[in-house]
Amino acid sequence: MTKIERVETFILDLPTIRQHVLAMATMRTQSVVIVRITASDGVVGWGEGATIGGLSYGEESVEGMALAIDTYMTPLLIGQDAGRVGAAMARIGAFVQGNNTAKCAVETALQDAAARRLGVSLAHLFGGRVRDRLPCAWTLASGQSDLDIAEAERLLDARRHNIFKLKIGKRALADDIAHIAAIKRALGDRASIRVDVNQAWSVTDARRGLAALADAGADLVEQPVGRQHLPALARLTQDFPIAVMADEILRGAEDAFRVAAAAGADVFSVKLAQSGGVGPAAKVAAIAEAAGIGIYGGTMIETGVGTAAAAQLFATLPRLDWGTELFGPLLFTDDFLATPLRYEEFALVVPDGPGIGIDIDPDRLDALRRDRPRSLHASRAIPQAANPQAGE
Ligand SMILES: O=C(O)C[C@H]1C=CC(=O)O1
Ligand SMILES: [Mn+2]
Repeated sequence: MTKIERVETFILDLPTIRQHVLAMATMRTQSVVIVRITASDGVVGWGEGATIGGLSYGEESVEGMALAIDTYMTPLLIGQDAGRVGAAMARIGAFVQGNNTAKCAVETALQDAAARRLGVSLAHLFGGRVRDRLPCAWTLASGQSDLDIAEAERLLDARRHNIFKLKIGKRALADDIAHIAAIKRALGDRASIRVDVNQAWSVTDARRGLAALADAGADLVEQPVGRQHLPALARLTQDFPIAVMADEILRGAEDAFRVAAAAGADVFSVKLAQSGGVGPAAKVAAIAEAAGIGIYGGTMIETGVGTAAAAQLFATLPRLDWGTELFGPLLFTDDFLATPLRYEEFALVVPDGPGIGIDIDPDRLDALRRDRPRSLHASRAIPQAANPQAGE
């Protein structure tokens, strides 16, 4: 039997190319946990756990994920059969509640190693690709309409993105609507405009907001109200012509079933991090498909590791009506893949090769590690948790 021998976690801090303004946080750095699992045959698998804005997006932080993995999951994994990913994750599930993003990082690394051992892609293990390219949205979130329009024009000209997601919910409703209308007016039919409220609106705001968004020409609104308000989400889905997408409310298959049974959304944002890994995300997608709910390949703004893993799964989904937003690596000033992921013709090219399809440059990974001596970081690493201005 090939055994799991070693599980390592690395917290990385990656500066972003510009500030990324969301309802609940302003990102200038993205922090992630990278997991490396080594098996007794020497095969190595990689996984990633990412969240946004420290603890402001969800209940897991990168520091907490590293602790959960090192202290609670690793002892359950060492010595287990490296080829039995489902059994290893069931063992973790029996002793660790929640912590889906930490579980995602571990599960992805196990899946990657299992596929590499067989010399096949992860997509192959999930039934094989139905497409080689994934339509890829970009998020406009500079905080200013004129800068967002200029950025969108550049990306359209470069044929890199023609789907734009706008982050709103931080400003007054009327200001947000004016911002969206200005961007839609400038871009017209050349782009699909979608918005993400990240749970910021009250139900009353949402009723006014959805009507105005539909008038402004937006195609979709993501998680307009809090994740605890399923009945409200369902009413919004039924009452307004704009598509409503579920995001934060979905933490795995049980939530997906609950939302589908309540007709609570038109579209699911399928995320590996929120679901708990590649296998659990595939179940969320299967529930959407069975319920006639549209599918969108979501991100937690991951590096090339999490992005490649998601690309492998999304490439296998027969219906991917709303495309993906796997732009994560493009928002960072640095990456640590030996060969960067390719974006062309408004799409991410699904990487070839075994496992998740990428190779790591160990020196560049080391240079981004939070636990490197400060002098090696120069001035760039500002951990979210130590940056009190992050939420302003
Ligand atoms: O969907 C989210 O809420 C998280 C994320 C995905 C893209 C982006 O800009 O933020
Ligand atoms: Mn979202």
